[in-house]
Amino acid sequence: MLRDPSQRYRPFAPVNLPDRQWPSRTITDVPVWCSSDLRDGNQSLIEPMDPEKKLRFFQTLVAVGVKQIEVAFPSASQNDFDFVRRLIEDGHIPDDVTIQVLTQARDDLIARTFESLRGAKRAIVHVYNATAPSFRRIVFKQDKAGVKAIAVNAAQTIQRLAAEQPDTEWTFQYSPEIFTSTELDFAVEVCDAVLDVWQPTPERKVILNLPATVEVATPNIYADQIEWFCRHISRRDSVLVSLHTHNDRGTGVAATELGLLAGADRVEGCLFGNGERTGNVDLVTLALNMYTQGLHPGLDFSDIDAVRKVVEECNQLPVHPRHPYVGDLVHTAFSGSHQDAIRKGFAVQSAEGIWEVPYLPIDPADIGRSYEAVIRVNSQSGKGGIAYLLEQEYGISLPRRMQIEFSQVVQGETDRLGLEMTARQIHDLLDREYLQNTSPYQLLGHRLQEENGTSVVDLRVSYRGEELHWHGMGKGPLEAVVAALPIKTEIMDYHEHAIGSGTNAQAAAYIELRLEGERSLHGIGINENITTASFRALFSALNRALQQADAQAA
Ligand SMILES: CC(=O)SCCNC(=O)CCNC(=O)[C@H](O)C(C)(C)COP(=O)(O)OP(=O)(O)OC[C@H]1O[C@@H](n2cnc3c(N)ncnc32)[C@H](O)[C@@H]1OP(=O)(O)O
Ligand SMILES: CC(C)C(=O)C(=O)O
Repeated sequence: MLRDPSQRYRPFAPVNLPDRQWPSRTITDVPVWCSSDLRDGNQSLIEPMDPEKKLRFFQTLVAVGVKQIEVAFPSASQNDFDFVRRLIEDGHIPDDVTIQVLTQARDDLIARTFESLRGAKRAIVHVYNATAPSFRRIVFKQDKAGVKAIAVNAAQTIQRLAAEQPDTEWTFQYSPEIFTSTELDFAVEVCDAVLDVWQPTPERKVILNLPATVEVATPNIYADQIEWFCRHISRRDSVLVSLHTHNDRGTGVAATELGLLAGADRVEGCLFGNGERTGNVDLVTLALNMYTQGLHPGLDFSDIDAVRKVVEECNQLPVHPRHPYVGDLVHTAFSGSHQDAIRKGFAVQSAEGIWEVPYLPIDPADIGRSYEAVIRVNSQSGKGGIAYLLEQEYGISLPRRMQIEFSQVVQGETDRLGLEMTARQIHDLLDREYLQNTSPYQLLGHRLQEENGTSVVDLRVSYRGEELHWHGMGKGPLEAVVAALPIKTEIMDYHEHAIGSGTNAQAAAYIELRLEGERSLHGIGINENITTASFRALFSALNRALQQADAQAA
């Protein structure tokens, strides 16, 4: 890298628009969406889609609810041409969907484009030529008048060829390429000249598409450019101002959102942000950003993973695990404080109320995601996440102090493994540490009698291969067991709850127990019978306490 990058790179000049309005607006209307996946997306793939993939993608876009779909650059190749023919001839285009095709501003290519559209009910013919200074100088070797003439000539050719196919309902679209690098007054001059040819009306609008072909400035500058353009273009009421942003600086979504605030009516982009270089703007993120502001985008991503599958298979490119809304990890919290807040959020969240779960900007269920992935446990996790997984997956609600104790057990394991632990692995650990903890004492059986408010218990216990018989009496069953033990213990806390319901219901009991002079430890018992569950919990706690005392003595 250069010590002084200003020797090679210039800062982008701001737009002189002191009374700009867009910063104090909010997005209240949904734009017209146009997918460019089958054109801009397709032209940037390592392997462009074959016709079957294109058709599958087209049908997915239709199912999602996209009403304008740029399906090809028909003059580019026979495949693109044939695909347009197939859509038309085989009746793949629903009545409420309009296909769009792109052409350079060259008569031969425009003619071929119209040929591809013969018999279409409706179509958008999209023509572009570069208007930016470097393109005028380097690519076209033309001055401003020459470049404007290219656009005007193409507009005339399009007008003429459309008139020759009067059964099709035509919409015309013009893009001054690299609008963002074109002098604003010149962009307006060229677009006005194109409008002079096409003579749009409020009933028959023309689309003026203003591409950030390459993203070269901060999104506020794009917004200024769009607002400036909207104020200066003639026949504003007869024009749909369309945005077409790329993501070179990583701000394609921001630029588009600000462009909408600045007055645009329409957005072109690709699903999950495929497209040239760093991609076209991601239509899914834009749509779901609106959704999470309470504005239905008119696109349906209720099963976002099904859409992703088609897009990944057709593009042969993976969607990043951190990609907004759809990535594998974007609804997942590993870190303890996030998990704690999410768990508390779920606990107070009602089915109908405003969504208010910390760290989750969208309810994953709204886009077809389960809650399973929301909390995952590794060495960064705390008690909340562990407790959440046990609750969600196994119906086990650890009491608060036991959550703290068990999270240290899990922490030891994740540190040792250096890996994530699944809900099942956590449950196995709980099982090993607590439920199957039968050393040194294993409860083999018990008989309980209740008489006049007194509990009398007989216990059959295995101790190092030997069967022991203990007898105790107390005001309740647990007090009777404590009285039967040969070791002095104290029960500090007790909880119980049902797991499941009906005939399959089980009882879970949790006991916090202290040996004389030691710190208290927990045990769990699970059984169909609540008394058995509580006795097992007591033995589980006793064994853990004795193991800890042994470990400290060693
Ligand atoms: C920003 C974008 O994404 S724009 C869309 C880009 N997509 C594509 O290009 C994919 C499809 N394109 C193609 O397959 C080919 O470009 C074709 C078949 C359309 C044309 O191929 P070719 O005839 O070989 O021309 P090529 O694309 O190389 O263009 C070069 C010529 O067209 C001119 N040209 C380029 N763009 C345009 C335009 N939009 N309007 C008018 N002329 C143009 C160039 O100045 C150059 O002219 P020159 O030969 O007189 O110097
Ligand atoms: C054809 C135009 C709209 C384009 O794809 C771009 O400028 O990125």
